[in-house]
Amino acid sequence: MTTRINPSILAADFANFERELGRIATADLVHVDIMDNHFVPNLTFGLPMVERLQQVSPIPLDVHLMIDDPDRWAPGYAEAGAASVTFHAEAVADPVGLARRLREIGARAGIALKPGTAAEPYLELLPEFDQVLVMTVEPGFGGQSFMPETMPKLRRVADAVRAAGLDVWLQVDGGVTVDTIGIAAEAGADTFVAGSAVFRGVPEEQIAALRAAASSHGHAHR
Ligand SMILES: O=C(CO)[C@@H](O)[C@H](O)COP(=O)(O)O
Repeated sequence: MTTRINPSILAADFANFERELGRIATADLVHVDIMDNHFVPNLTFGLPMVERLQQVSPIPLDVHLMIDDPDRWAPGYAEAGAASVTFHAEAVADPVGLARRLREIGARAGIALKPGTAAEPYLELLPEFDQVLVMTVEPGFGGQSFMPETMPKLRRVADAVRAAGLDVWLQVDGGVTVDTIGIAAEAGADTFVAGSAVFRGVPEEQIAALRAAASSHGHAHR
């Protein structure tokens, strides 16, 4: 199983993003949280910032849209060169239509599920996506505690991906630390977003520790 560690720059120093990106160059992708203060009660930044991050980042961008109306905004992030653009299932009427637009532009298409959102309506749509993000906290803020009650859902998505023989990355986001990453890896996750756990310490060391902890617990079947 391939393990991907995607640090979330929500936990980075907002006054020094270029320097912060340099500190996480050993990670796989940088997770970029876009919050609009409507879909979630917090506000970060938008497309102009992501266009600049794309220009200076040593690793690809993994954009997570926590916004209303992703139909309007998501294609712009793909056009800016983000490797992946993930929108929330709860915010769209036609997830397949938006995923196809993102793929046409050249981005990997991702769908995110809040902790209370069931996976079942989306399992038959899995071939339309490159990644599924199972939120392990309520979206909106860093530094929250991992919700182990989301693991049965992650397992059901992992089982469906395996049964269909798909190459869909399974991402978890929220409260991921060296103590919790193994729980998610065992349930089938292969892509781990971590904000506080990476930036509170020495990022390169934290990334290596997370990678080792995930790999030692990885799902045997994937
Ligand atoms: O999307 C979000 C929060 O909504 C995350 O990406 C957080 O940034 C994760 O932060 P930690 O829980 O790892 O501190």
